[in-house]
Amino acid sequence: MPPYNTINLHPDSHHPSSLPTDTFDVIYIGSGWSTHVSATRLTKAGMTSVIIEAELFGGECPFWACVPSKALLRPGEAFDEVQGVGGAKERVDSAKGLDVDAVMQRRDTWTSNWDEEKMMVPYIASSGAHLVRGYGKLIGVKKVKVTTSTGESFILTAGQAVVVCTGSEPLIPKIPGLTEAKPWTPREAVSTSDVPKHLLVLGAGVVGCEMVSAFASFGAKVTLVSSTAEILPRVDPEAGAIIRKRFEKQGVNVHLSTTVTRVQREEDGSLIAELAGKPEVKVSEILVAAGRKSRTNGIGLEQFGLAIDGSPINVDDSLCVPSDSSSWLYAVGDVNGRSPTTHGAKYHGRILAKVLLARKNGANFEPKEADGTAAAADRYAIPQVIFTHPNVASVGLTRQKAAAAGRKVKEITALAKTEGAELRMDGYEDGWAQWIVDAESGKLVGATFVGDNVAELLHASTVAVVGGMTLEQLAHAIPSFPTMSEVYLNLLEAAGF
Ligand SMILES: Cc1cc2nc3c(=O)[nH]c(=O)nc-3n(C[C@H](O)[C@H](O)[C@H](O)COP(=O)(O)OP(=O)(O)OC[C@H]3O[C@@H](n4cnc5c(N)ncnc54)[C@H](O)[C@@H]3O)c2cc1C
Ligand SMILES: NC(=O)c1ccc[n+]([C@@H]2O[C@H](COP(=O)([O-])OP(=O)(O)OC[C@H]3O[C@@H](n4cnc5c(N)ncnc54)[C@H](O)[C@@H]3O)[C@@H](O)[C@H]2O)c1
Repeated sequence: MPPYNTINLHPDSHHPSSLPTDTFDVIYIGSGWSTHVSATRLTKAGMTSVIIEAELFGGECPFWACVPSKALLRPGEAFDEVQGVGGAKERVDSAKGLDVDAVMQRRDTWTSNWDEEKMMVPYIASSGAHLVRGYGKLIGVKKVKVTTSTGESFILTAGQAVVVCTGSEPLIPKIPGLTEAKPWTPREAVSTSDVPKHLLVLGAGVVGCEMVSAFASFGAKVTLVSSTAEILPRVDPEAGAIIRKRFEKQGVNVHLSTTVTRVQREEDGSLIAELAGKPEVKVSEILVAAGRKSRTNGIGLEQFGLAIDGSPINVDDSLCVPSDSSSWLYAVGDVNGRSPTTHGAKYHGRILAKVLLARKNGANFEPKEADGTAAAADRYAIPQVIFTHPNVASVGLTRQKAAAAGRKVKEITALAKTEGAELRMDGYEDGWAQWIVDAESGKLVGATFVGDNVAELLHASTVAVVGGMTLEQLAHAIPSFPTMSEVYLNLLEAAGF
């Protein structure tokens, strides 16, 4: 597959002149998941909408983020699993490692070779919304200008609402020589078909750590540079430490509490990276995974007093921009910063559809969590699975977030290890499980799991956090034998049940 810079990001289909009208009930700027989810519901209810997309329909997730990255990660996981299953492992030549070309080909199938017409255009169109290609910019209340890649402009008008769903883009730290060296961003990393001999990953958040796992499984030498004292700083430090130790066991060089201070690309294409307080390293490629900023620049937000510096657009629980007294401007997905994940965007899409329908139908509408017209879970129960080898899965509060919020909590920890896990895979390496319980109410408010295959364990805890369940109630939730879910028995036993 061609690398990122050869993929046409601006196909010339869906020209604005092909639209049947210039007025729609709702205008979406950006075509990610939240757009599809809400537009589908609005169409069912008889409303009209148009989706403006500057690049490929579908947004970051199917082409540049979740889907290709998970396609790159799964083969390494499956390969490790099969080494622990007698009867199957004898048929696999473990010395040869992964067939990296086949991994890339499978990834290319999942991204439809970055051909939006194969999967994403029909899918987004199935929402019933009209699709138009161009750059969307607010030019007044309920007015959006669409500019095509050839510079033609068209004005669209919204009857009810404009929804900003422009997503986020990578942050490139101001490090001398870094921009000039043209490092990889996540887009290059997930679309490459070449494995650098030595990859330096700058930033040990979710993107950085997932890419460490992927490229280590392809046989690359990997150096990870983290400005924080432990990797994966948004989850419990114990979880970060387990993943770091596993990385180090795989031969990854992890540099904590440091950063790259200067970068230079050499004539042979290699890069020299100077590290603060450490010897410089020569690598074949650098991936910058240092976080993301909201895409707020160039879309006309400043005329409504909103910041355009990459900080999230502040919205209320109905996902509406609060300064907007007539409730016509909304922001969903990464751009509002509430839960920068695809599942967070899908959640916003559901809430948004209910809000727009309620506002269309009733003058005295008050957003309520109970009827799905106010987002709430993205404040206290947003789950996240980090698909490193092994996985980290977490929901709700960590000890650190609880302390920052001044909440008294109890921590319960146990091994993430069960007979079911070992039956699936001989030599299953012990993982770690943690529950965070509110000290006053006894309700579960957070959970973290680290270990191979723990991703699917998470949803039970998410349901328990959203449902406000106590350990007394959870003691009656019996996990089946022999499954990974018996980790929940380990936690209950550690809690004295
Ligand atoms: C490498 C990587 C892996 C990830 N893996 C996961 C994962 O496994 N699970 C998970 O839940 N999340 C994952 N994420 C996060 C996830 O991709 C994002 O949270 C999600 O894509 C956000 O969706 P969105 O709709 O807000 O924005 P996006 O998907 O970014 O879509 C925004 C769209 O708006 C368009 N646009 C922007 N400005 C304009 C404009 N002015 N006019 C017209 N169109 C415009 C853009 O071209 C883009 O198509 C990952 C992210 C990365 C980088
Ligand atoms: N599986 C998933 O759900 C998944 C996967 C990938 C990405 N995402 C989402 O994408 C978003 C972006 O992820 P990300 O990993 O880029 O951001 P992040 O904010 O999670 O991590 C970036 C890390 O880089 C570090 N950093 C910043 N500047 C640095 C520097 N100069 N030197 C060294 N380290 C530096 C930061 O301290 C931080 O730990 C996140 O919101 C994440 O939730 C989700």
